[in-house]
Amino acid sequence: MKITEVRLGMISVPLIVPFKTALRTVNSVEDVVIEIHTDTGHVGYGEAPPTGAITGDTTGAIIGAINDHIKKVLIGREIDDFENLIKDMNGSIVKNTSAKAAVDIALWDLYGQLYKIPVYKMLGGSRKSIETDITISVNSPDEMARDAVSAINRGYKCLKVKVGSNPELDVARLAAVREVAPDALIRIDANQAWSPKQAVRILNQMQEKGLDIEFVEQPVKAHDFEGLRYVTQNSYVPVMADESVFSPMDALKIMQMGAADLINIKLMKCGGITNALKIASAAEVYGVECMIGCMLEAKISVNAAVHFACAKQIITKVDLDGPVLCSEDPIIGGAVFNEKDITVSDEPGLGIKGIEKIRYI
Ligand SMILES: C[C@H](N)C(=O)N[C@@H](CCC(=O)O)C(=O)O
Ligand SMILES: [Mg+2]
Repeated sequence: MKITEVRLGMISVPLIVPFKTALRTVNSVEDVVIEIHTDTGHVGYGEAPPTGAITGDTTGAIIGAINDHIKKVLIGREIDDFENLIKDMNGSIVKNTSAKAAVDIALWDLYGQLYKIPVYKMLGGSRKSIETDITISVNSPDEMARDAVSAINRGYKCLKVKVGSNPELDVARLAAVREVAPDALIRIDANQAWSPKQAVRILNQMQEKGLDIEFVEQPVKAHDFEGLRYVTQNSYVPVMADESVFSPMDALKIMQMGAADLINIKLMKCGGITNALKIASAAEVYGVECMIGCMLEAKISVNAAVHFACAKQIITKVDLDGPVLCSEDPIIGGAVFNEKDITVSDEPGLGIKGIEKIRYI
């Protein structure tokens, strides 16, 4: 199975409601998709969202990285030469983790198709279904309480509550959500908005009020590993590193420093399934549980994250709500998303059959 062509396109999917975090507000998913074609007629699919506020990757940067750097190391290559292919792809340009993730996902898809086995089974997995949380965007306490009620009515048992814009409102936000969702598992995500001391004060106030937070994601700036450790050591609430962990190297450093209790692995931060496996292995060694997360992504790349999560028991928490936040699903095949319940596909590779409404570029 030899690579003959790399085609790029765009998909545009409106969200059900605007997605708001301390870093950005988004109304629709606008992602770059990649199709890697082969001489056997098999196609591998990948996807990358332009999450400039987090990864630094814009639409133009993703397209440019693939067209100007990555494509030339792919054309004419055998999929069976998998390790070299991935190595050369990663060596063709530095950074650009979103573009690399899209390509890595499409290559894993083809590798699974070559051997006629689903990717999660190639990775040794036997878990077939996982349960995701759902994000409650940061808004006024009343609006967040309304969104929490709607999520509970749709069957979600775990809420990921965004905080951090106007931090003085954060305790009231959590109190409003907890009041309407007394039995829900509640995790919060500050998306880097707090200073270390502010984080400890707010988190401890939340615990003292009995708001019962499972963990807090990325309370302080991504680069501030010392600040993250300060929060981890001084707060009652467990701390998860998200934007601080892009690479296996970042994950190792965070774990060696004891800077966080938990790690959020996202394919778009680390460059795909290959590096996600390295982070998971390091976390297994350190006994640090991980969450599988996503950006605002549609089903192609989130489906790849599902395969990875189904294969790794160190992934004990799931935040793969990208597809259920979308008002429609233009992706044919792949995992089935039924609100919180996600079931992996047993088709070879990643099981994607095609994309509706793709705009080729
Ligand atoms: C979508 C997911 N639940 C989530 O919150 N992901 C990110 C932010 C994604 C984005 O801004 O596109 C996170 O910070 O965990
Ligand atoms: Mg986060």
